[in-house]
Order: sequence, then C-alpha cells, then structure tokens
Amino acid sequence: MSILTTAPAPRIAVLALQGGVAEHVAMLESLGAEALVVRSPRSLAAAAADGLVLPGGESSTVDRLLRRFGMREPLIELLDGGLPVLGTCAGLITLAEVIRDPAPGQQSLGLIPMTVRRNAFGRQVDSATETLDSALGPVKAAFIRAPEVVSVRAGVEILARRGTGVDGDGPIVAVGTGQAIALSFHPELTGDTTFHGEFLRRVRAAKLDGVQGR
Ligand SMILES: NC(=O)CC[C@H](N)C(=O)O
Repeated sequence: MSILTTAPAPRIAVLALQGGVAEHVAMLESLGAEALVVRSPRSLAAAAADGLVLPGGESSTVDRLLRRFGMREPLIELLDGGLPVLGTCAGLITLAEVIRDPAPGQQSLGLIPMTVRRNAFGRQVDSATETLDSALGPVKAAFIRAPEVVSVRAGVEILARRGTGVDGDGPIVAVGTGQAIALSFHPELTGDTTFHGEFLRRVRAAKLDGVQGR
C-alpha cells in the first residue's frame, strides 16, 4: 500500500467579529484550505481548526468584541496550545505583547514578543500599495492605517521592512515565530498569496507532526 495519501484540506478558522474577512476566506480557499468563519466560542470549537487567521479592521474594536463575545479566553487557550496563526494589520496588533499607544483599556493576546505602534504611517488617505522585498521574495502589499513593529525580542524573525530589504533599516512590517506570522499590511487585498501560502505550508507541517507524534 502506498504511504502517499491525499491529505485532507487544512481547516482554517477566520475570526469574523469585524473587518476584512471575505478576502482572507477567498484566498485561503484558492490555496486549497477550508476556511471557517468564527464569531462565537461555539463556532470556534466546532471549527476544530488547524490554523487561525486574524484579519485587519480596528484592533481596539476587535479587542472589545473578543471580550464581549467571550472569545478572548478560548483564543488564548488555543494559541497557548500552539495553534498556528496569521494576523494582518489589526490582527498583527492583536498578537503583539506590547501595544505602544493602545486605545483606552485596549488589550492584546500577547503571543508575539514585540512592541507595535498603531497607525504608524499616517492617515487613511496615505494608504498605499507597494512591492516589498521580503524574506520570502517580492510581495505586493496594501497598507491601510498600518501599524509598525517598533521592536522585536528573542525568537521573532523579521520577514519584511518597508522601503528596504529585510536587512535594511526600514520600519519592520512583517515578522514570524515558529507559531505565528504577522503582517502590517494586507496581501489578501492585492491577491499576493506568498504569506498565506507560507502559512498553509506551516499549518500542514504542524498537522503532519501532530499525526506522526500520536
Ligand atoms: N487595516 C487595519 O487593520 C488598520 C489597523 C488599525 N489602524 C488599528 O489600530 O487596529
């Protein structure tokens, strides 16, 4: 019997409390994943997800809604258990350990040891699409009231800077850890699948590890 079997599509929960959900769902599905929209502890549990996407939007609103809908604790529990996660823009802010200029009372999930600054690049009208020279190659990125990663601590890899290559001194706009990828920008709006593809590769690898580790 062949040991090569078709792996089931990875199941990706996309947090849908607020913000740009549909583009992530479309991109994940185009890459062969099953995207499950979650907005309650019940739908999160039912998703039995192999990975999680935190979309963009407004991070203080997302934080308020996470708490109002009882989603904060279940998400922290899943992340503590090692669930792979991809966060874009407000999602990046939500994953940061430290938000330098939070809205009053704003909390984060604190997964990635880094400090971020919200709205670091000016106003909505200053939003821009540009090609970044990322650690994964060129990436077409849309910046919308984007945060900057001000500093990273041990275990966080810089994946892209704005205006320079990863080894330059431009503002950090993409980072990764063994578990997480976090982006200041929105590749799901430009149709660039580089980071979603990398995320799904990691999810598939983690899933395989889990199966083999049983
Ligand atoms: N496009 C975005 O997700 C913007 C993020 C927003 N400025 C915030 O603070 O959450």
